[in-house]
Amino acid sequence: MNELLTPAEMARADAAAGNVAALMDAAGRAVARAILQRYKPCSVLVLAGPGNNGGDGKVAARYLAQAGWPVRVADAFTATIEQVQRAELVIDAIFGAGLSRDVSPQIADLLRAAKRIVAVDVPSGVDGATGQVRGYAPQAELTITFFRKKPGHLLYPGRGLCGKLLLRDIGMPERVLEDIAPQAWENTPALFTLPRYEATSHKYSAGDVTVLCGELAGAARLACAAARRAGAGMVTLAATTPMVLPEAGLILRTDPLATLLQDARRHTWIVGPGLGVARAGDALAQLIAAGKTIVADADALTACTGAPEKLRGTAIITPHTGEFVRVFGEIGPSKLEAARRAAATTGTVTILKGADTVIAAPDGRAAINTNAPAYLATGGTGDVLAGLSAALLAQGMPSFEAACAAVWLHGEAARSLGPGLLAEGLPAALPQVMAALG
Ligand SMILES: NC(=O)C1=CN([C@@H]2O[C@H](COP(=O)(O)OP(=O)(O)OC[C@H]3O[C@@H](n4cnc5c(N)ncnc54)[C@H](OP(=O)(O)O)[C@@H]3O)[C@@H](O)[C@H]2O)[C@@H](O)CC1
Ligand SMILES: [K+]
Repeated sequence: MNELLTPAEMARADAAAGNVAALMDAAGRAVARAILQRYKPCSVLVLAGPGNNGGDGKVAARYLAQAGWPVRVADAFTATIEQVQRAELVIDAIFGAGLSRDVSPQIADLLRAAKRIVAVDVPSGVDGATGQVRGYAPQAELTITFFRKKPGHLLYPGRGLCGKLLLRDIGMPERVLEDIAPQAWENTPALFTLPRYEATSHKYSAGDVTVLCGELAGAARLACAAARRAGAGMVTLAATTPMVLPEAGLILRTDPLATLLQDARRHTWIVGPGLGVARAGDALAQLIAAGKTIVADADALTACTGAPEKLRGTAIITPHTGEFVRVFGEIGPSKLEAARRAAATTGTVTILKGADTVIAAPDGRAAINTNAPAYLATGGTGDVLAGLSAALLAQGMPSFEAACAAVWLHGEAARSLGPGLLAEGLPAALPQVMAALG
């Protein structure tokens, strides 16, 4: 159920299912039911567009009228601002999956005049594939979509404009997905299985992670703490100078990188956080040459400015928007496609971070994350994500699954802490979150 369908894929699903009238009836009824459950009776205006989205709106009007509500239907191309202003609630059934160009200023003015909006499928103007606004899109309180969510429901700004999103079954047969074979999902635990502790596990088999540490040790130590909590049996902080570590179980090594690389048990590495750009670039090249399993973040990404090929050979990269643009250029209209392109170019699983983090694999699979609270955007949380990713890789998870799990656990740990969380609090919240997954 967590597959995402682009509007083009949804159109294929429609065509394969046939029976548009029955689907439209179910869609309109779902919209009416959602409104009846959430709103007190009020005057409703349905703004109906020229396609099936408008058709859904007309069906919803019929069901609301049957329930005794005062409902009018207006053609979106001839409706007046006054009509819209008179309605207490507007059902936006102008454009859905068939949006093919920017919304005109006349339609934008109508939507702006609405007091409260419930959107059918998507707020008109939101591109279902990308979440971008084409010309204009209104802020809905509630959006009802059908069969499967679309990427535009989960990617900003579309995600914010939907208000509360409801997904409703309209009787579309599941078999239509066989041909479409969707390659994008909402990131949920359905996408991964966490490593199991075996009775015969020892500290190396449970995962060995080495974190390169620069002058600013805080970032690397956060990554270490997260890696340890996420189940890595051996975590080493590889520093250039001796330092006092209050963490009893963390191992400090000050040997040169070349010496550490000779130890075959050190297969998983984090390179970048707090390392300094020059050292990160140099270390990244050495780790790749040594065939290690690598999570590259922060300064290691900046070291690849304009040179994404230098990341070939890494397992997971975790750029935020600024780092991504430095390495790969502008994101463009689709964050989903940008992450996929980066993954295909570098052959590495790409976690493009943000409020709507996208995880993309080189083979085209992609997931959009939805559980991260806004208060996760604070210093050091990226280092924790790198540590989580490395620990899961070290325990043998495939890169895409490890990345999806790391991002999901990160969001869940943040939610469990609530507003005011500090990055250093996240690792300690992980055991409970992992235990809840069973
Ligand atoms: N998927 C499902 O399971 C089901 C889906 N259902 C529903 O169907 C909806 C998709 O229906 P749809 O394909 O008819 O497209 P829809 O969005 O109504 O609009 C197309 C029309 O708008 C026009 N147009 C586009 N942009 C424009 C612009 N900026 N300014 C002006 N005009 C513009 C466009 O013109 P054209 O591009 O052809 O020139 C065309 O005439 C979907 O969102 C869902 O609500 C349910 O009924 C049942 C099951
Ligand atoms: K709409």
